[in-house]
Amino acid sequence: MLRVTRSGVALRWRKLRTLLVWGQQQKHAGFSGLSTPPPPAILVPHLFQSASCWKIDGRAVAQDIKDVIAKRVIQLRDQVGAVPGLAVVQVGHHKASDLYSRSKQLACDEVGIASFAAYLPATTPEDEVLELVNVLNADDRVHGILVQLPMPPHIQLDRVLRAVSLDKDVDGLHPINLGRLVLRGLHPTFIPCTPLGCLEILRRSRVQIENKHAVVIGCSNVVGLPTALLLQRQNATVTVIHEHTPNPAEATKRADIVVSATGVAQLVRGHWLKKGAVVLDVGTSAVQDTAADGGYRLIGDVCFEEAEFVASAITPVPGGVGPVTVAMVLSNTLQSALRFFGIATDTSDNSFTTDSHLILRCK
Ligand SMILES: NC(=O)C1=CN([C@@H]2O[C@H](COP(=O)(O)OP(=O)(O)OC[C@H]3O[C@@H](n4cnc5c(N)ncnc54)[C@H](OP(=O)(O)O)[C@@H]3O)[C@@H](O)[C@H]2O)C=CC1
Ligand SMILES: Nc1nc(=O)c2c([nH]1)NC[C@@H]1CN(c3ccc(C(=O)N[C@@H](CCC(=O)O)C(=O)O)cc3)C=[N+]21
Repeated sequence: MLRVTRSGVALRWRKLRTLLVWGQQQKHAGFSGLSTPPPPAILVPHLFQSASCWKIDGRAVAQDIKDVIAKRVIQLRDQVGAVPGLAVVQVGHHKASDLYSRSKQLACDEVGIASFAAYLPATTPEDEVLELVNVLNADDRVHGILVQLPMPPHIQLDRVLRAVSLDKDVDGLHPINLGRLVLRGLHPTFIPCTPLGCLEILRRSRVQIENKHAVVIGCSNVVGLPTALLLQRQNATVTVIHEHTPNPAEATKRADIVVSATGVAQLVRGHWLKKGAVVLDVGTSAVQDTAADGGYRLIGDVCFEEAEFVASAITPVPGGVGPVTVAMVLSNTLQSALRFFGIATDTSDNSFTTDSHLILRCK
């Protein structure tokens, strides 16, 4: 039977319509409105010294974005008497999904976006997942629906992703949205959040993408593939590497920008990288560590201790791409709500969030 959890209490899902649980609205006070000053331009050879590898602070980037979103949420509430709503559907347990769900819940509370989470058992029949998605599609309080991946194998991914209303597809994984990303000259309603976050980090870090060689390691629907497409739309020359690529280091060694999203801990070694490369580490693996809180710690795809002597800039794990991904979910949800209330009908209104939305429209 489907169950949704609210404050740790399991509830039968038939009551769902009346039981949507909305996160506490945060009291907003004291926003600085200040942005982190942009770091110096990189990819300039004289700035490359092994000792000066710049550890990109994803939490600070995310905070800047969240501050802007929080203000816009207050404005929206004053304008229309409602706030944006994000619903997360997770079927079964998966460490990365659990982390993501928790981060999103906290971030929604922080910016005043209403949040709803449905954690369903791994055995939930596909029809019941589809029914839940339809309930959320019809609920005017929900402006964004995010179905967590991976799904258990008995569920046909295509059917679930297609069930999400295009207007609420804040994860950008509906085949029509992903298709629009693939097709030149077309524009998705939403772009997947991690790739969008990677672009936002590069843009805020003043990393030149055009005419550069980027290597993306991993080609999943959620991260690798859309990231490669976005970088290509920004006129990078992109190589995609996967599990069956022979000698991946040969490709990465030539890359100005490396994005790794495999979930293989410490796959990317220092000698894989070109001197001065910019490295975005998306991979997040939980490894046992009895000394750490909860008995585990998170590590990335990149061997940080080696890479920092070669790269000019690198995102750490945790504290790099992850928090920016979450900020992008909030940004897409706000954008969806603004459209719903007729305030922003397309991405030309990006004043509340990031330039990436606008830049990506240009190509
Ligand atoms: N920080 C963040 O914001 C996010 C982090 N993640 C994390 O990123 C990682 C990847 O996630 P996701 O894309 O969903 O994972 P998937 O398992 O869906 O995809 C992994 C990809 O990596 C490739 N791969 C696996 N092993 C190797 C290898 N040895 N060499 C080269 N490529 C390899 C696979 O290749 P093939 O296609 O041949 O199988 C596949 O394309 C995970 O750790 C996840 O937790 C995910 C989303 C957001
Ligand atoms: N449809 C779908 N879209 C996704 O984008 C998606 C998904 N399914 N399934 C799971 C993976 C994983 N993922 C993470 C995003 C942020 C953090 C994150 O915020 N990480 C923090 C650490 C969080 C903590 O410490 O609790 C950090 O790196 O600093 C983690 C994991 C998105 N994913």
